Amino acid sequence: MPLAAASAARVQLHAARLRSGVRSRASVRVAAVLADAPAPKSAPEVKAPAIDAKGFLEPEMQGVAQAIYDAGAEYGCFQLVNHGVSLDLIARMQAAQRDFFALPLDTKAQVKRSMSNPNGWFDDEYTKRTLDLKECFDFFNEKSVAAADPTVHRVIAARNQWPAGQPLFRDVMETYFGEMSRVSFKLLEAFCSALDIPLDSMHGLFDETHTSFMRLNFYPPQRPGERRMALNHHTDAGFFTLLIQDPEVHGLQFHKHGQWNDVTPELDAITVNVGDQCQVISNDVFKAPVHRVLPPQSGRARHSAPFFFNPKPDAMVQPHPAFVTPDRPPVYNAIPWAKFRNQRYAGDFADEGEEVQIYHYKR
Ligand SMILES: O=C(O)CCC(=O)C(=O)O
Ligand SMILES: [Fe+2]
Repeated sequence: MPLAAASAARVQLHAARLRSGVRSRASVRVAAVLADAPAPKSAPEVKAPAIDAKGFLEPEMQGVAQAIYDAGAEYGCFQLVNHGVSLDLIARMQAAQRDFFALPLDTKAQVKRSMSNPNGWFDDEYTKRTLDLKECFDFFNEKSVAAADPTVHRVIAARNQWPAGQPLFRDVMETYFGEMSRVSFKLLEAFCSALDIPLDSMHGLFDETHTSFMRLNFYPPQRPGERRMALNHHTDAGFFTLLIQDPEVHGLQFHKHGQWNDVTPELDAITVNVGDQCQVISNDVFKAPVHRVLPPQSGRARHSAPFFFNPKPDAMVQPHPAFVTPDRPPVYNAIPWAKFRNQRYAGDFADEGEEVQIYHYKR
């Protein structure tokens, strides 16, 4: 199909999707009251579609864009292969991650995060008002610091904390972070291409000062009698999440069709899921999936590495005009991203009541 015709067809599909009416918002509401039931021995599997990014090269990019749009709207999730990130780099990142968590506790504690700095190591995170059973290490895009006003953007104006004497760890993590940023901007391009909107219509939200951060997760094996979740149910706060899962020890589950479903990693794939801000921009056409992680039951620890692709510090996130029609007015008021992120972060430390959610911004 010639490019102009393909783009017209995509726009028609998008218009049909908008006309098909406001989709159920039940999943987010349900999530707010979901109890994290004890881990079942087995759960059905959700088949997040595998999408071959074909290296994000034209002319195939048009088809890739459509596949990403469809998967984002139907599942809120897909498994991206042929993404162009070196498999050797991913393996080195995973090895460095394992070595880091194997360090003595007091070495890790030297870079412990605090209320004022979200970067570094921690083992005391609350998700949805419940303590998770995990250790993490977070670092972020320091280019956003210069664009942040520390009085308003408290959490995103802090610095990364790297463990002393581990130059290779920092080196591989920064290289990997650069690759995740590159792929995220490609995904953003694909998102715009599927809607036939110019990429620069997103520039008020994303540029090189994006506040993305990377999280290394370590989930210890479940101990007898332990009933806590490794990571309690939640949606991711940002735009897209690019996740590398442990290929051997599984545990990620998505809530779909009224039940929990396993999301088994595809070989060499990046699991991508829609975040809250993408749901807002798409005026609820894309849905941020509710997910959680079960504690490893095989006696082995699990590792995972999500990269959260987030807007720039001063972004005001609201439904994009491409998703708004007279029949489908904006579902959300504008969300000041930095304030939302600050509030979400405050809830990581303790059960301080309900965490801020996008439905608090519903019109
Ligand atoms: O460990 C995983 O597979 C998912 C992690 C996750 O959802 C998160 O850190 O937000
Ligand atoms: Fe998550």
